[in-house]
Amino acid sequence: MCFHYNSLFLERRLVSVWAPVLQLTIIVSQVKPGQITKYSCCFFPFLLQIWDTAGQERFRSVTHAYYRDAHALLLLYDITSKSSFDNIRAWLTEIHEYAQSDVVIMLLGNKADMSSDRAIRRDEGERLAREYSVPFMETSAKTGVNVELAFTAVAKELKHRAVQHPNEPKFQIHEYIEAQKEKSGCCSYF
Ligand SMILES: Nc1nc2c(ncn2[C@@H]2O[C@H](COP(=O)(O)OP(=O)(O)OP(=O)(O)O)[C@@H](O)[C@H]2O)c(=O)[nH]1
Repeated sequence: MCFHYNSLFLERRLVSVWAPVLQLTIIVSQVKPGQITKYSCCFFPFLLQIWDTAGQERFRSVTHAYYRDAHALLLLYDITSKSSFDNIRAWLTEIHEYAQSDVVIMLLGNKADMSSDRAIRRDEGERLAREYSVPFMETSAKTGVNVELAFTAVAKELKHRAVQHPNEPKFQIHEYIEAQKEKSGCCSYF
């Protein structure tokens, strides 16, 4: 189960990438209008349920219930908005209190296509991620840069946890992301 809060980002991943390739049926239900959307999509042998919650502080009390049992959380901030970046610390504190202790967390700086309006440098995102020992990358829901990678990395981590064989080396999500970024030459997109 994943969670994050950028509708465009999520829909791009689900509708443009997974649905045609994996022939998924995506069930979208608006749990609370304007606040939480639930997407369910089946691909054997996993059921991935993704909850897209509102990021604003005023909805935070409502969202605990949705991420308490989540296996992974994708936290997005907007690289053009300092307040959205500052909000991430509050989310990380909340998550520490309410989420499962082994939850997979990923920090994403979205709107990387808007670097001329950038308010948060990439290294500030990297530093925050290091502080909390979580993987980090910049994404663009508009151009699609790193959207695929963010979801794939989390899905792989969850899959390895679920079906890890004793002799298999542990999946290293940080290493996987760095290797994939290098392969795709990600940063030249920005
Ligand atoms: N240029 C650009 N615009 C984006 C990107 N992601 C989202 N947007 C725009 O930002 C606005 C907000 O997008 P949403 O997907 O509704 O954001 P949200 O975070 O789900 O909003 P909440 O309802 O607060 O959770 C829309 O106008 C999107 O088109 C991006 O990567 N690049």
